[in-house]
This record gives sequence, C-alpha cells and structure tokens, in this order.
Amino acid sequence: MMDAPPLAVDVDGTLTDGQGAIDHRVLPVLREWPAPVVVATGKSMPYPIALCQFAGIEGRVIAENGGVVAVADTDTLRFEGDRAAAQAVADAYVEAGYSLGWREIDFVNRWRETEIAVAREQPLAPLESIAAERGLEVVDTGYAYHVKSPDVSKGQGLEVVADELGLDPAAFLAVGDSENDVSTFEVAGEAVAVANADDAALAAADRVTDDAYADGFFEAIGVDPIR
Ligand SMILES: O=C(O)COP(=O)(O)O
Ligand SMILES: [Mg+2]
Repeated sequence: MMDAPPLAVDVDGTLTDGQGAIDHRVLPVLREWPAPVVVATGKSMPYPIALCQFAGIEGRVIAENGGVVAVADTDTLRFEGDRAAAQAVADAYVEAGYSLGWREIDFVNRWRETEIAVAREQPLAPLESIAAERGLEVVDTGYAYHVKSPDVSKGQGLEVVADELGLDPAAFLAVGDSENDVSTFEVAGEAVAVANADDAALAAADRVTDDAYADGFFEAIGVDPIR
C-alpha cells in the first residue's frame, strides 16, 4: 500500500451510526492511523475536541462548518463567520412564530461561536428567506440546518489546518456524507462519500463506498476494523 494519506473526516453520518452515536470501532482506527487525522464537522467545537481527546489523537479540528479551526500542534485557534448575524436570523425566525426546535437547554448552540443550528423538523423556507435577506445561507447537513456566512466552509478550514501542519491540502483523503462536506471534497486530493451520503456529496465525490456509515468509512480508508 502507498503511504497512508492524512485524513479529513466528517463526524455525523460518517463515524456514527444512523442515530448519531459514534461507532466505537472507529476510535482505535483513528488512533492508529499513521498520518495526521483532521476531524471536520458541523458540530460546535467541544464535540470534536472531546472526540479527539477520547480517541487519543491530537486536537486537529474544523468545527461549525469551518467557523472554528483548532490545531493543537501549533497552538492555533481561528474563527470565521458572524455569530451575531446568525443570531439575528434566529431571532427573526422565532419572532415570525417559529422555533429553533431544540430543548430549553440548547446543547446544540450553547458553545456555537460562529453560526446557529436549527432542528430539521422546523420549516426550512422561511429560515432560508430570512437568512438570505441578511446575506447568510442555510446548509442542510442531514442532521441540522446551519445558518452561516456563505464564505465559511470546511474546505477553507482544511486549507488552514493543512498549512499549519505543513501539508499540501491535496495530500488529504476526505471522507464525508453531506452537502457540508462538498467544500472539503473539492480541496482534498481524494474524496470519498459513504453510501448514505446525500446527492450533493455523492456528486462531488471521486468514489462512493458500498457500505454506509462507519462501515463506509472503513471501506473508504481501506481498513478492516476489529469487531
Ligand atoms: O452538526 C451537523 O449538523 C452535522 O455534523 P457533521 O458535519 O459532523 O456531519
Ligand atoms: Mg456528516
């Protein structure tokens, strides 16, 4: 086998099962991967940082769809996007009679610093029009609607992380499942969508796995996990 490439890996739908639970078999695989692993997610920062911590890997994280980038190796923490603008969209959406759809104590947005996420059970059209009025966009990850600045993306985050690590972004193998992974797929040298991916990710991928979720991730990186 050729040298293992650095990985840019999505979380929800890629390292998880269909219910959002991490497939425990990914933890030793991430830890033993011989090249850098970058976790690139729409979730807020504490989730991927905790994943890195508990998997025993260096904290190299793209959170909030690129809004927050952390590279422990170089003591880097970078923010993009506009939380206040996203909050104004959320406020106007609630003002118009809708709800963000989370529980009263909102762990989805509590530590979110550059965007706002809305539950997918909530109406999308008014959220999109309110966001567009304010120059923001809504991205559907299959797990939440994210109200974000259009110039922020996981792919831009990957360019920052690669630069910090002294790597060419084109050296990365990216694995993901949704619209918010398309920018990563464009920046990475090789892009693999897992079988459960949405149409945007399928169209942007160089390869699509036969297996779904974490099994698709293992297939994408050519690893046979211990069960
Ligand atoms: O937070 C989400 O909505 C999706 O997260 P993901 O980018 O790890 O799939
Ligand atoms: Mg995903």
